[in-house]
Amino acid sequence: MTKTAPLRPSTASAFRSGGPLVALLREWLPRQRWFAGKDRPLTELRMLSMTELYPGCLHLLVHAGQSGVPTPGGTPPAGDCYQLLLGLQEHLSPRLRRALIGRVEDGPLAGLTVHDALQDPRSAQLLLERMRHPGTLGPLCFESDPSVSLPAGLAPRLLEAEQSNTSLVYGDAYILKIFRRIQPGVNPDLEVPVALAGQGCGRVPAPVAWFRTTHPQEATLGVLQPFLPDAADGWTLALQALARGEDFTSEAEELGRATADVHLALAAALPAGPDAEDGRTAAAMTERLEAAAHHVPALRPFVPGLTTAFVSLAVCDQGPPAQRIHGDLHLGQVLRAGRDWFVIDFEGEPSRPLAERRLAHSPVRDIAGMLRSFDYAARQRRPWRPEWARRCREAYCAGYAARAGWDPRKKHALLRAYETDRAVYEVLYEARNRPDWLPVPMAAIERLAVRGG
Ligand SMILES: Nc1ncnc2c1ncn2[C@@H]1O[C@H](COP(=O)(O)OP(=O)(O)O)[C@@H](O)[C@H]1O
Ligand SMILES: O=P(O)(O)O[C@H]1O[C@H](CO)[C@@H](O[C@H]2O[C@H](CO)[C@@H](O)[C@H](O)[C@H]2O)[C@H](O)[C@H]1O
Repeated sequence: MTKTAPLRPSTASAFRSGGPLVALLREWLPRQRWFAGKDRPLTELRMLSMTELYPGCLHLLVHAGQSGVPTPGGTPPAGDCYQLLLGLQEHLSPRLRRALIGRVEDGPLAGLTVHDALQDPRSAQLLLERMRHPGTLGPLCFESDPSVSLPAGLAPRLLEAEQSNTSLVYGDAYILKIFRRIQPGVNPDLEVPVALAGQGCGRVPAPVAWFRTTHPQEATLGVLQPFLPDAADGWTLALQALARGEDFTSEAEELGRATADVHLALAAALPAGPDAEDGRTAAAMTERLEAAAHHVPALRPFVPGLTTAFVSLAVCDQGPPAQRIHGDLHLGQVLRAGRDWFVIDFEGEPSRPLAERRLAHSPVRDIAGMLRSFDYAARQRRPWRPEWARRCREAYCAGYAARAGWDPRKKHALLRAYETDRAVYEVLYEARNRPDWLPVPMAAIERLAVRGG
């Protein structure tokens, strides 16, 4: 059912299924970087909610129906919900050419051009204005930290990074992340930083304002946080160090400390709740491996070797208790500002259901994610630098141990199983999103299957 508020009837009718605007969006949506279902055809586009944010700018939630072939991992979702902000104008300014979605050819809006409003500085400014004034608009609720007063008139710029979502930076003071693929429930990228701020954890920028929808279901739509203007992300810094032949161990050690700080604060801030894998971690890892091998034939010869890592997990010490974790920790998710590391993007692995990402997991999952990331970095240059990655791994684990009180290096079987599981995830991620990168996780798969670590 479509929720319309407040909207002229002519606009609403133009969005009916099969209408000319829907036809434009069907062409445009699958081409966006953040469109998650690129490997399956779009079978349907349906409006779930539509709100006029201000004249000429519509907020939409659309259902993108997709068909998919069932695999041993289950049947893929029948589609996803996406958040769109559309501008409607009679004449699109030439500087917005890149934002153009199309021109409506017939119906009540014939002659109007439609564009991605998030690429329009004027719309971005009005959106911040909206966030400065908490309240509701149709199904949309704008909320903020009452102790923070947001300044008016900050100049917006769109972040050009390759992203799963869309981010706008305002006056180098704040960054607004607008989630594109919307799943029901509180997004952990709001929930976790708010909880960590409550614990006084300074490693994560604390949200100052956010907006959500109540229709068709409760869901987080966007989060505004302080922007760290002079920060560089860990991936860029690691590649720089490699290019200059520099050591990265003191950064890696500090990063290990930062990870442990965040884990300790998370354990204190959020109740662990049920364990995502409910005592069947090895079985769940084996199922993920089988599902990935179904999609990526190159994995198949390694399945027996990799499975031994999961079998050993079933009989080894289970390690630290499950708790809320980051869920997709890698060098691109950490920012260094001055001498400090900050952690961002608590959404977890984008392909997992949001409800599952909010359950408790072993903190070793995050550690393994970062260890894999050192390997990714070391493989960006030829000849590749396994020694560089090995030293970073050692230093990272040493830093983690110094803060957390237990040493990941002493949990060899556990680490091997989680690294294997992460490498399997990466194989699937790269096969779907960046096939040219597939050799990077495949090299790790070979090492883990043949040599066991
Ligand atoms: N608080 C921040 N300060 C500075 N830069 C940030 C901040 N948050 C995010 N960024 C930048 O935005 C990029 C994308 O943010 P991220 O949360 O990872 O988005 P996505 O989920 O879309 O990948 C990061 O790689 C980083 O460069
Ligand atoms: O940052 P996202 O939440 O979008 O994470 C996804 O994309 C990442 C790539 O952008 C991907 O990370 C993989 O590649 C990184 C280098 O680009 C590397 O540092 C990571 O270790 C590696 O996993 C991530 O897996 C995916 O979820």
